[in-house]
This record gives sequence, structure tokens and C-alpha cells, in this order.
Amino acid sequence: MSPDAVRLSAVVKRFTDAKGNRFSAVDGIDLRIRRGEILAFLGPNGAGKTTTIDMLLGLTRPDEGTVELFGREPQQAVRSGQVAAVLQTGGLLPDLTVEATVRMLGSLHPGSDPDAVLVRAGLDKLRSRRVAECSGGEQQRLRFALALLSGPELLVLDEPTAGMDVGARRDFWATVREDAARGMTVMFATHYMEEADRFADRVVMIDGGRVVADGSVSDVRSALSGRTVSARLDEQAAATLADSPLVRSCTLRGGRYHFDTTDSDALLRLLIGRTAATEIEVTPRSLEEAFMTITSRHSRTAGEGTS
Ligand SMILES: Nc1ncnc2c1ncn2[C@@H]1O[C@H](COP(=O)(O)OP(=O)(O)OP(=O)(O)O)[C@@H](O)[C@H]1O
Repeated sequence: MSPDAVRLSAVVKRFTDAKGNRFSAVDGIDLRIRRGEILAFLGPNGAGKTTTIDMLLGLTRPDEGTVELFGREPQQAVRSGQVAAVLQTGGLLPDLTVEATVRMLGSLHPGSDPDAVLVRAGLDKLRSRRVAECSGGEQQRLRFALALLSGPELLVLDEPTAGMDVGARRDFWATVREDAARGMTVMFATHYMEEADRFADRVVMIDGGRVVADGSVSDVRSALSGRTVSARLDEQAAATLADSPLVRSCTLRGGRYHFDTTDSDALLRLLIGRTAATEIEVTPRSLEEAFMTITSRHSRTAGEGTS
């Protein structure tokens, strides 16, 4: 059997914070990514996504644990062109044109096809544009093109669509999907739940440097099973329901109470049987809601009550 594309085993990375205290930014992550998977790496700010990606690419070493890409040391795999990355920042030369940039980097990869890469990254019409005149999203696409030059088997993307509008984001993911269909493994860090939902086969959520959920988008949803029941009703009735063991949390938004529940049928019976609730709605929880619950960072709407 060929080795997995990525294998992180009990990986720990510690830093020193501003007060001089050591803390684990990555706190024992185990992660295997099979060849050909598209994996979304989700987590709130400071969860440890970039630190994990830096270790994965051999840019920094773990304090504990091991990292292997295709059964090799990360730096070996990166140097051979088997692995490429689009990071949040990355040097582009502002005075070069898009085409010159791709050709220049292409010359470092014998056998690469800069023209094909320009087309694949959606940059064909921007060939003569100077990098300095490209939008943030266009510059990200250029970084993507550069990452494709070596014909990588694993592409690691750290928030690749930051700065892109909705259309550019859709085009970008269409291109990535095409590449993945040819067998490329893709791991991307994102804050956009919708991107994970639409483009990933698998979602790994991290928080506080640990994996808090791992599965397909639907697995993660059902592992965090539950629905949101919302209705208009009076405050006292809402408070009574919020105390019920059926209810995980209750939020007042836009004049409606939203109950996060493990048993929407039972809660509906209570709402209809025991209260004067109106305009009742039941909705599946979004990945974002699941994520918020998992990381215990449920947002509370300012000025409105929560219990
Ligand atoms: N070189 C460093 N020195 C000290 N602390 C660091 C260093 N790099 C990262 N950290 C801290 O480690 C934690 C994890 O950071 P990391 O950048 O990996 O998170 P992230 O999930 O990528 O966040 P974001 O979504 O904001 O990019 C944060 O608390 C961050 O402040």
C-alpha cells in the first residue's frame, strides 16, 4: 500500500507568549490524509491551523511527534516538488507581469508547462498585467499557479480565497476540484464554513491546538446532531423551555427565540402543547452552528438575551 499523503502523529508545537509563558499552539494532533482527499482544516483564529501547516511543510519542526508526507520528511517532499503550497503571504515581485512571474518560476521546474498553468489558474487573460496591479484575489490565483508548476501530488492552501469575491472564489474552487479529480490531494485551511461544506470531502476542526471533530461534512453535522427550533413566544415560556434538558442553548435574535435542541420532535410537542408560540420553524443546524458549539464560542447577539 502506498503511504498516506500526510501523516501527523502526536504533533506538539510550543511557543512563548507575550508574558513569557510557554504554551502549546498545537497540542497533540494526529492526522492522516489519504491520497486524493480534499480536506478542509477549520478552526477559529489562533486555533493552530497555520502552525500545523508550517510543520507539515517543513517550515518549522514539531517539539514532539512526527510529520511525514508520502512517507518522507516534509522538506524532502517539498524540495522534490511533490508538495506545493499557497500561503497567506508570500513574495511576489510587484514589477513583473503575471506571465513573466510564472515563466521565471517555471524555469526552476524542468518539464513544467507555464502556459497550461496560466490557463488552469484562470490567469490567461491577465498575462500582461503587472503583479502590482493585480487585486488581492488575482495575486492569490497567481500564487496558486506557481504552486501548480511542479505538478504537485499534495497542495496545501492556507486560506487561499482570502480577498476574493464570491465569483472569484467559485472559479478558484472549480479549478482546484478539476485538479483534485486528477488525483491531487488538497488540504485547505479556511474560515468559510460554506467552502468546507461545498468543496471538501472531509472536515477536520481544530481548536486550542487539538482536533475537536473529524469526518465528512455530513458526519460532523450528525455527530453534532441536533436542530434549531425557533419561534415567537413570551419571555417566561422561553425561559422555562430553555431549562429543559432537551435544550442545549437558547438565543433571542430578531425577536425570535432559537432553541438548539437534541430532540426537535419533543421540543415541538412542548412548544405547541404548553406555550402560545407562533411562527414555529425547525431547521437543521448549519456546519457553522455545529462548529460554534464544538468550540464553545457560541456568539451571543449584543443587546439581546441568551440563556
Ligand atoms: N512564532 C510564534 N510565537 C509565539 N506565538 C505564536 C507564534 N506563532 C503562532 N503563535 C500563537 O500560536 C497560536 C496558534 O496560531 P496559528 O497562527 O497557528 O493559528 P491559526 O489557527 O492559523 O489562526 P488564524 O486563523 O488567525 O490564522 C496563536 O495563539 C498564535 O498567537
